[in-house]
Amino acid sequence: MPIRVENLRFVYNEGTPYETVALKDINFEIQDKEFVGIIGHTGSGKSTLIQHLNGLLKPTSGKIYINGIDITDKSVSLKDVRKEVGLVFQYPEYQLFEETIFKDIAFGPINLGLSEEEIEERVYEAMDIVGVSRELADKSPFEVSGGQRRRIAIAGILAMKPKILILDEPTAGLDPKGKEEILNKIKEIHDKYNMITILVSHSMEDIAKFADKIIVMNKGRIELIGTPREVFKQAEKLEKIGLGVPQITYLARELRKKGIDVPEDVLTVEEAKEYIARYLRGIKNV
Ligand SMILES: Nc1ncnc2c1ncn2[C@@H]1O[C@H](COP(=O)(O)OP(=O)(O)OP(=O)(O)O)[C@@H](O)[C@H]1O
Repeated sequence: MPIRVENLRFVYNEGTPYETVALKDINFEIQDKEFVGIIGHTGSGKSTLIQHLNGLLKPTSGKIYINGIDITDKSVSLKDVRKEVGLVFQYPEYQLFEETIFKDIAFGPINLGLSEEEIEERVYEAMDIVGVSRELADKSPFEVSGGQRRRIAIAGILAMKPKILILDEPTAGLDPKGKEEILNKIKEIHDKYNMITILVSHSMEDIAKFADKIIVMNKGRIELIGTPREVFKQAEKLEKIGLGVPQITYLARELRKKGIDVPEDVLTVEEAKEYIARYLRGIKNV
């Protein structure tokens, strides 16, 4: 199993009551090539969870296996773990600090001790992947737009060639167009390189679009886990924790009330259209 989390508990401050413990004995698995969405309210434990997956935080108790290796074991080098697991933080562009875009993207590969030739190759490849023109390499990262800066920060992680890519709210603070572009880019990277991709988001819409699996967090626990269809079928449970389902699921529910047979687990407008067209053909034939 590429990722297996067993009974993961994490307490920020010793002695806090169990109800306020950040992660409460969490278990899940992620398979090769999966695109996983993690969703939950502020404070539900999403960031705490992903920081465990690249060894940034150590569990209070429990185990985390990455490709069969228990990364909570003291003998495992965190440098090796971070080579495998790339973590893009929230607002990663705030961490850009070098004079040029090239140097910023090269920072990780330099730390890996790669040759100059290999570093250059990786930097330009990463720029191509995220869609930042190579001509910008010698410019300052502060001369380009916010959306571009975020792509540059993501390129810095991709240049390390991780097998697992984790992104914490990669669309936060971007306008709708910027959000869509970044999401589509992430999906494109996932499909091209087949890396496990874990996307933390507040938006059901964003996650519904691409995820193979959704993990719904609530108060430090996994409330639901499954395919988008499995999860959105549990609309009531999601509503109870104040999350709701994608708009299309609500629309399907309203259509069903009107006697139009749209299943409760439709995921896209295209699918819904198909069911409505079928219904209309049925009326015509009566
Ligand atoms: N450095 C810290 N010290 C103490 N408690 C913390 C710390 N970071 C997070 N917490 C607490 O741990 C819990 C989980 O927080 P976490 O940041 O993982 O949630 P989240 O779901 O990622 O939230 P957000 O969507 O706002 O990023 C919350 O109760 C939070 O207050």
